Amino acid sequence: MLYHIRMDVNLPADMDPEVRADLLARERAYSQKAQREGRWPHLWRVAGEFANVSVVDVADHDELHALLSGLPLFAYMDIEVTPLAVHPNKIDQ
Ligand SMILES: O=C(O)C[C@H]1C=CC(=O)O1
Repeated sequence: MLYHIRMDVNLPADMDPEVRADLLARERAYSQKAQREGRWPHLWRVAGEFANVSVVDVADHDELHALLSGLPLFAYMDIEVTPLAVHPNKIDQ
């Protein structure tokens, strides 16, 4: 099942730089593992923002919640989820 996700990252300006660097490194590793597993086929930076738009491919809502809530940056993100369905006019279905 496909979901469009928008993630807006809000890290505290006064966050310890070492804590920030560790968080970002763990986030990178976590999301790249999900990408390599085929569960995160699209990850795009929103130009000019500390935000991304993604498409994730998971079995159900529970797996989606597990994927998103497992993100090291989860506590510092506003996340908007939009479930996606097949469009009747899409070619090559
Ligand atoms: O930088 C971001 O957009 C936040 C986070 C979400 C996935 C990832 O690799 O980083």
